[in-house]
Amino acid sequence: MAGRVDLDGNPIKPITICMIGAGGFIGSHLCEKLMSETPHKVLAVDVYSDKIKHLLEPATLPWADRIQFHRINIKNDSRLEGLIKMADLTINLAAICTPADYNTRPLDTIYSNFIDALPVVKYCSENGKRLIHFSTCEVYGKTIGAFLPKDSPLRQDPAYYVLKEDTSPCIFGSIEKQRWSYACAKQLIERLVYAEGAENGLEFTIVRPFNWIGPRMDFIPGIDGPSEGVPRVLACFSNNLLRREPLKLVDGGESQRTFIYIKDAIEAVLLMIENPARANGHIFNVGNPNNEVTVRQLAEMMTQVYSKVSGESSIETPTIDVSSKEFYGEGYDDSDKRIPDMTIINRQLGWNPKTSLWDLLESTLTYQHRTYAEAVKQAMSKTTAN
Ligand SMILES: NC(=O)c1ccc[n+]([C@@H]2O[C@H](COP(=O)([O-])OP(=O)(O)OC[C@H]3O[C@@H](n4cnc5c(N)ncnc54)[C@H](O)[C@@H]3O)[C@@H](O)[C@H]2O)c1
Ligand SMILES: O=c1ccn([C@@H]2O[C@H](COP(=O)(O)OP(=O)(O)O[C@H]3OC[C@@H](O)[C@H](O)[C@H]3O)[C@@H](O)[C@H]2O)c(=O)[nH]1
Repeated sequence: MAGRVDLDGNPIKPITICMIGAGGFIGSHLCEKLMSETPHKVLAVDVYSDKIKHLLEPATLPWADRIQFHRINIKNDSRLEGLIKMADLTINLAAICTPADYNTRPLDTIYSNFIDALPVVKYCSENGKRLIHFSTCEVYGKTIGAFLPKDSPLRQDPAYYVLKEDTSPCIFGSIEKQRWSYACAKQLIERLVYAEGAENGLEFTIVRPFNWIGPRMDFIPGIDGPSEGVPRVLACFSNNLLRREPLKLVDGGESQRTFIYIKDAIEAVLLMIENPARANGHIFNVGNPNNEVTVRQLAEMMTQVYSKVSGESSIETPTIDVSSKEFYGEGYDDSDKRIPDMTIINRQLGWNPKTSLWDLLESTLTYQHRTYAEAVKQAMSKTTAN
C-alpha cells in the first residue's frame, strides 16, 4: 500500500468514503478491494450486512479500524447527513435494481431510485462533498437500430447501436410499459446531479454499469432470498442449474447483453475514486464490449460451464421458452442490445476490461456451486419428503 500514486504520479492521500448500499453486490466487492489494497476508510451504510460480514468480523482483521457498518435506511434516518459530512467522498449504490420489481412495484422503484437519492445529492452539494453516483446502462433504453426494419443493412452499422455517454439518446417505451420506471428515475437523478454540478459546483461522477456479474450477485430463491423472488439473470440461471431444471428464456432469449466481471469493473471504480481530477464532471460507461451474447447463448454457455465445474452432466432439455408476461407480468419490456462505447473512460482513466465471458462464468459458477449446491440439495429433499 505504501507509495501508491495516482495516474498523474501524485501520491494518493487516504480518504474517508461514505458508501451507501455497501452491503449489496457491488458494494461488497468495492469494500473488499478498498480494505485489501488501499489505506482508505469506509463508513458502510446499508440495511443489510450479510455480504460484507467477512470484512466486519472478527475485530482482529487487519482493516478493522478502517471499516464501520451503519445499519441505516436512507429513506428516513437523520444520521445520513452527519456521515456524509464526516466523509471526503460519498458513493451512492442504494437502489431497487432487479427488473422483476420495475413493472410490479413501480412506486417503490421510482421512490428508491429518485426520491431516496435526492437527500444524498443535496447533502453532498450543500457540504461541498464529492459524489460518485451509480446510475445504469438502462438509461439508454432501446437502441435506435431496434426501430429499423429487421432486414435493414443499417442495423449492422455501429452508429445505430453502440451506446455513447455524450451522444446517444435515451429511448424508453410508453408509460404503460412500467419496465421503464427504473430507467426513467435513474435518468432524472442523473440530470439532477449534472445540474447540481453545472449550477452549484457539485463535484460528481456518474457510473453507468453494463451488466456487472460475479459472486454474491442477488440471491438464490428459497436459500438466501424469498422462494418466489426473481433475481437478475445470473442468479436465475444459477438457480435453475443448481436445481437441475431448464433455464427459462424470456421471449425466446433474443435480447443481447455484454457482461463484465465484477472484479474488472471494480478496478474502474477505484480509478475514479483515486483520480478525482480525471473523473469529476464525467459520466462513464463501465462494461465489456467484447463479451456480447444473446440471452440464449448465455444460457448455453452457463450450462456448459456449470457442467464442467460441478462434474454433473447437463439435463436433457437445458432451456425452455417462456413469455415475458408469464415470467415478469404485465408491463415488462426489454432493452434489445447494449454495447458500451469505451472512448471516454479509456481517455480519462486508461481503463479496459480484461476477463472473457467464459473465464468469468467459470470463476462465478465455481463459487455458486461451492456456496449453494449442498443447501439446494437439502432444500429439495425436504420438499420431496413433505
Ligand atoms: N449490478 C449491475 O450490473 C448494475 C447494473 C446497472 C446499475 N447498477 C446500479 O448499481 C447500484 C448497485 O447495484 P448492485 O448490483 O450492487 O445491487 P444490490 O441490490 O446488490 O445493492 C444495493 C444495495 O442498496 C441497499 N439499499 C437499497 N435501498 C436502501 C435504503 N433505502 N437504505 C439503505 N440501503 C439501501 C440494499 O440493501 C442493497 O444492499 C444500483 O444503484 C444499481 O442500480 C448495477
Ligand atoms: O430467468 C431469466 C432471467 C432473465 N432473462 C432475460 O435476461 C436478460 C437480462 O436480464 P437481467 O435480469 O440481468 O436484467 P437486465 O439486463 O434486463 O437489466 C439489468 O441491467 C442493468 C441494471 O440497471 C439492473 O441490474 C437491471 O435492470 C433480459 O432480457 C431478461 O428478460 C431470461 O431470459 N431468463
